[in-house]
Amino acid sequence: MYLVGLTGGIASGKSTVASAWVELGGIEIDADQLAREVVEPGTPGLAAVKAAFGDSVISNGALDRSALGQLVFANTDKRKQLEAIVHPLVRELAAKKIAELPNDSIVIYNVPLLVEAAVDLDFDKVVTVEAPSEKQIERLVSIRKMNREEAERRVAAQASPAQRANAADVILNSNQDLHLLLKDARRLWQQIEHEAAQRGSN
Ligand SMILES: CC(C)(COP(=O)(O)OP(=O)(O)OC[C@H]1O[C@@H](n2cnc3c(N)ncnc32)[C@H](O)[C@@H]1O)[C@@H](O)C(=O)NCCC(=O)NCCS
Ligand SMILES: Nc1ncnc2c1ncn2[C@@H]1O[C@H](COP(=O)(O)OP(=O)(O)OP(=O)(O)O)[C@@H](O)[C@H]1O
Repeated sequence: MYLVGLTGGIASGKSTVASAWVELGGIEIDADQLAREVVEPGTPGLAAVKAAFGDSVISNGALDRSALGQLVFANTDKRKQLEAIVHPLVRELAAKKIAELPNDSIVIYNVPLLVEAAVDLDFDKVVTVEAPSEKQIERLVSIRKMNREEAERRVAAQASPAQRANAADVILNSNQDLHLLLKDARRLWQQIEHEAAQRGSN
């Protein structure tokens, strides 16, 4: 197995890059998706979140993500408290899902908080997708319809581009047209495939 860690700030373009790589044969595991699975109705994860944050973050037996987001992105202690519940569950589920994949796969672990959550999987390559924070905020406001203040808080809750660059082998520039980002991503995929094939033949 060849394991790529794919990170980047919020709305930097990670999922766009991951989708392009899936079209080229990669298998994606999305940490945001896992973070949803571990707090689905009836899970121990949801029970722990309810015990920590109370009924105001539960609606009809499910997590009220918007209410919890308002709480945790306005208060660092609360965010850390949530992460202490969710991150170990995500870590465990990610390891399990990766272990279940065929050995000849090229796996893309799309993990926004690779640096913040000190994700220590045995990556063959770590890639970060980077755009200036102003662009991230613009995309969150215009495409995701987030209010500006909330968008700024999310960006501020994350590691800096320098910290991510420090953890990465490759930086993909998302401060350029989408088609140029995709062109760079496809070129990088060729290199990844080449490295995976070389390793497979050793
Ligand atoms: C607070 C929650 C309920 C808000 O849900 P919401 O549906 O609005 O956002 P969603 O989960 O789709 O996340 C969107 C983006 O927000 C950013 N983000 C999410 N959690 C965090 C965090 N703890 N710190 C910094 N950025 C975060 C990431 O860039 C992510 O891609 C949710 O984000 C959550 O449970 N966060 C804690 C778990 C976590 O750290 N997830 C990130 C990947 S493991
Ligand atoms: N280089 C770019 N130029 C213009 N728009 C872009 C670029 N990269 C991404 N986008 C757009 O920005 C939005 C966010 O991109 P995407 O969902 O890929 O980001 P993400 O990093 O996966 O976000 P999140 O952390 O929230 O999961 C999408 O609508 C996407 O089409």
